[in-house]
Amino acid sequence: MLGISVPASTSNLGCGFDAFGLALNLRNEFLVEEWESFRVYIEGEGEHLPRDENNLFIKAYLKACQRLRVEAKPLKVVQKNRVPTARGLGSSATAIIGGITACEIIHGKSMSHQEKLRIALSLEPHPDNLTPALVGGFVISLLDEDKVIYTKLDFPEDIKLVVAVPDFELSTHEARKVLKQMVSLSDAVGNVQRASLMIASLCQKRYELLKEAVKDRLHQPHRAKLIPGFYRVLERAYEEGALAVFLSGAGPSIASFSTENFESIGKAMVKAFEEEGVSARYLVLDVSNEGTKVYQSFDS
Ligand SMILES: Nc1ncnc2c1ncn2[C@@H]1O[C@H](COP(=O)(O)OP(=O)(O)O)[C@@H](O)[C@H]1O
Ligand SMILES: N[C@@H](CCOP(=O)(O)O)C(=O)O
Repeated sequence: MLGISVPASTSNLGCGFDAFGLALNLRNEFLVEEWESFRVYIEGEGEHLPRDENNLFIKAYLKACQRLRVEAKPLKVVQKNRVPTARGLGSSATAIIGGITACEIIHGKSMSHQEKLRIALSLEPHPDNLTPALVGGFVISLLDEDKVIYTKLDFPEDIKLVVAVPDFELSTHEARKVLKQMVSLSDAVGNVQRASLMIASLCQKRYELLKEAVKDRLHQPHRAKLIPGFYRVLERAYEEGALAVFLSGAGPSIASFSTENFESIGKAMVKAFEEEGVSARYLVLDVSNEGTKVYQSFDS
């Protein structure tokens, strides 16, 4: 079978709403072969996901076939899902980029990153998860009409991400509904200043600036009410020595940057969630510089 490996991502990083994204070394694998009808088998995360054409991977595959004007060949897809679904870790981006890549390979049609992103954006209208899922690494993206302008920056190798993943789903769609369509000039300026500071602190390894840089006024204050214990989790992670703590994507996971104390930070974050009656687990992850990879798989 054809194997497609797509990384999870954490986006926004607090102050970089809809712009910053980091690919992580946690990957969904999609094994694909031509079949008589569409069939999806799921292993690992996302037991509840659709097994037919309503599965987002298949929707993205069909969308790409339509855009390329090729007749879609039905597929058997085995999803080996490691990325928790609807938790702010870009699982939907893995399915979208995976499905588009399947179309490219199965039909022997090569597409540029820009073409793939344009198709992907019709299914998820913000580029900050899609770009790192495709190209890997630390990516800053913006949308200009339907074109994604992006660049990849080196991410410091000594920073790991400790991510607390609570046991409930929050769809990005729902978490965007609580955002304000109009924001004040001071809030907008506050985020521009801090996003710039975050890039500078990472590039210059001025890690003492990250705690201030990560603060955000555009999305976290509104989303916090959807996540029991949000501020408690932040506080506990800082007490254990985290450099910066922020909502991962649209949540409900909470991620932190740190160079040490990974296990104690993770345990403290989980305990803080549990004190609010929410069970949770934690993951210690690195940034993955590799985006989507295609390989020959002998599994099925
Ligand atoms: N591995 C997957 N395969 C197919 N569809 C998926 C997969 N992961 C997520 N999805 C779809 O994406 C939805 C979650 O997307 P979203 O709310 O953006 O959260 P996330 O932060 O996980 O990307 C799921 O409810 C499901 O419809
Ligand atoms: N910038 C988006 C990112 C959503 O990421 P996800 O991993 O939660 O899908 C947002 O904040 O809405």
